[in-house]
Amino acid sequence: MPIIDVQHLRKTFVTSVRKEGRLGTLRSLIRPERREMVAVEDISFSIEQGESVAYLGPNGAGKSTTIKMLTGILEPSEGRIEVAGRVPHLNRKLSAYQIGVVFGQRSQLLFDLPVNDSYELFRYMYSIPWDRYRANLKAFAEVLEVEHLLKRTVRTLSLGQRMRCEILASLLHEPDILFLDEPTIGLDVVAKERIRAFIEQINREKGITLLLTTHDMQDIERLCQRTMIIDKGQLIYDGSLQRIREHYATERQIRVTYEEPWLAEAAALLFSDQQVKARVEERMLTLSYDQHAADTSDLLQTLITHTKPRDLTMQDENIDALISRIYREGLTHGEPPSRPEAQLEGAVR
Ligand SMILES: Nc1ncnc2c1ncn2[C@@H]1O[C@H](COP(=O)(O)OP(=O)(O)OP(=O)(O)O)[C@@H](O)[C@H]1O
Repeated sequence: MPIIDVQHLRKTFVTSVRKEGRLGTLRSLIRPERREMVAVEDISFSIEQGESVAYLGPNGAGKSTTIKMLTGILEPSEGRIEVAGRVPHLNRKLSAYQIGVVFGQRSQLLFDLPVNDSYELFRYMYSIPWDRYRANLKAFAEVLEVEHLLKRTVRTLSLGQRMRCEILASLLHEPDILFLDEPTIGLDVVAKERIRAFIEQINREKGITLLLTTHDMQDIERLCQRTMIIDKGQLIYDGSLQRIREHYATERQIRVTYEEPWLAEAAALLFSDQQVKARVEERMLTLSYDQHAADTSDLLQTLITHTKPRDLTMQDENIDALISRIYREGLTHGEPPSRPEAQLEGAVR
């Protein structure tokens, strides 16, 4: 049975539209014009216990709204949500026992108090027995390397230190599900890596289900077997990142190094009348092409038969570029994976 089950979820917000000019402002005050705004439109998915899922989408796509509904902060306008067997907004308190939440841009720790004080408050709020509280605090503080920070006032911590303390706070009550909203935002590479390693560990060792929103593709490559992409409130993809690469990465580059620059120049001439862009820099020839328009094995055959490469590497469109192209253009290129697998392994639209 899935630990998260979402069926035909919809959320609309009613906003008042302010007219331009002084007269307009006055009219808006007297008779405000209301407009319905669809933030989430008919989304369905289910997540099994222990899965690690990325929830991606451009700004304003509806990610936070979905997470707020999953955590019971917002009530859906339509549709059904079950998280760990409960409807979150109807059982907000009980649901909270099974859910941990980390917001990269908001703190759940009290800024003017020592870290430990916030943890004790959580102990009280979640009625965590003292022995479990002490054991969890000790174990997580050790792995996250925050033991020396527990007596420090939260506002004196660096962002990386605070994020490690935030993650610890979200785990003290041993939740089954962890919602992470941009957990590595603003962190340096070392701090990001530390946090990723820890999140990966709790998912693997404790079987905690992860739902992660991020704009950082490395978070996903490292942590998530499954990626869901939402755009304009609709789920447009549900499957692996690898599958996105296989189906939608169209641009590929072959980089060939030669002993001498003139050999690279000569090799470039072989591709002058094909669907391939050849660029020479010093001893390196770079061939860029659309994989649907030119055949990689033909190009390699030509290179190896007619030239003497010293070294050769191949690179597909980088995942950041690919995802931002999907945000801009949608999933338009290539055949989407078939519907029967869609829930776990393919596109949904
Ligand atoms: N309380 C609200 N009232 C009115 N509109 C809202 C409210 N909350 C969100 N929205 C609108 O709903 C849409 C989805 O917002 P949401 O915050 O879910 O996007 P997001 O995918 O999390 O974006 P980001 O990556 O920028 O955080 C946006 O157009 C937003 O302006």
